[in-house]
Amino acid sequence: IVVNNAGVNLENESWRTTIMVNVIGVIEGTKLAEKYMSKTSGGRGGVVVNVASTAGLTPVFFMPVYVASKYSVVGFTRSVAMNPDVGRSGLRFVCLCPGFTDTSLLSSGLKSEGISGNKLVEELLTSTGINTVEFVVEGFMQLLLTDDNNGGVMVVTKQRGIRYHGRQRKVNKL
Ligand SMILES: NC(=O)C1=CN([C@@H]2O[C@H](COP(=O)(O)OP(=O)(O)OC[C@H]3O[C@@H](n4cnc5c(N)ncnc54)[C@H](O)[C@@H]3O)[C@@H](O)[C@H]2O)C=CC1
Ligand SMILES: CCCCC/C=C\C=C\C(=O)C/C=C\C/C=C\CCCC(=O)O
Repeated sequence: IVVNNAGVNLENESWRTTIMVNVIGVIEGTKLAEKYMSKTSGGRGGVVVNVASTAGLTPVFFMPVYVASKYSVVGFTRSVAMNPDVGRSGLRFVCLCPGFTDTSLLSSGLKSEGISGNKLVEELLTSTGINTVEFVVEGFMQLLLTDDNNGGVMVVTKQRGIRYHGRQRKVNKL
């Protein structure tokens, strides 16, 4: 199992770092997993979970760079999963898209300039709610333990629960 989870949200102070960590980090991690885990190169197969966000599925006005990075993660993961060779590799590639979640990323973001005290941001948070980490772990475990979900994008939000995004297309089953 490889989980590409590391992520930052440095929208103004260092937006290039956001792209480096959130996009390049996930691509590097995925490529390493393919290299060492694929049955076609002596590995045992397995699962790669790339952590995106609901911000990878819908625009958010106050963090466009972060949104761009998470759309990239979703598009990248789904595309890798569609590779016709994936069946032989014994690998599956899936994406986890949590909504706002109670971690240090959120608490530090809430204190940042332009966000703290912004009425529109407060309204968004009130309407979406905030996940507990435990709830996101439930979604993560479902994603991990389901065998035939290659290319699956799992959304976990306080408001709408745990569900796959879009129509679950079965591509390149193991
Ligand atoms: N907290 C939230 O509201 C949401 C978070 N996410 C995503 O979940 C993932 C985990 O984030 P959280 O646990 O919320 O944040 P966090 O800030 O608590 O954890 C992020 C982790 O990434 C690590 N990290 C950052 N840059 C790194 C680098 N260059 N190399 C290695 N590790 C690095 C940090 O050390 C930290 O342990 C991220 O990809 C984030 O974008 C997705 C949706 C909502
Ligand atoms: C409001 C806090 C600002 C700082 C944000 C910090 C971290 C955010 C991480 C995310 O990945 C954001 C999560 C969700 C995106 C927000 C809105 C999308 C709305 C989707 C929906 O309707 O549920």
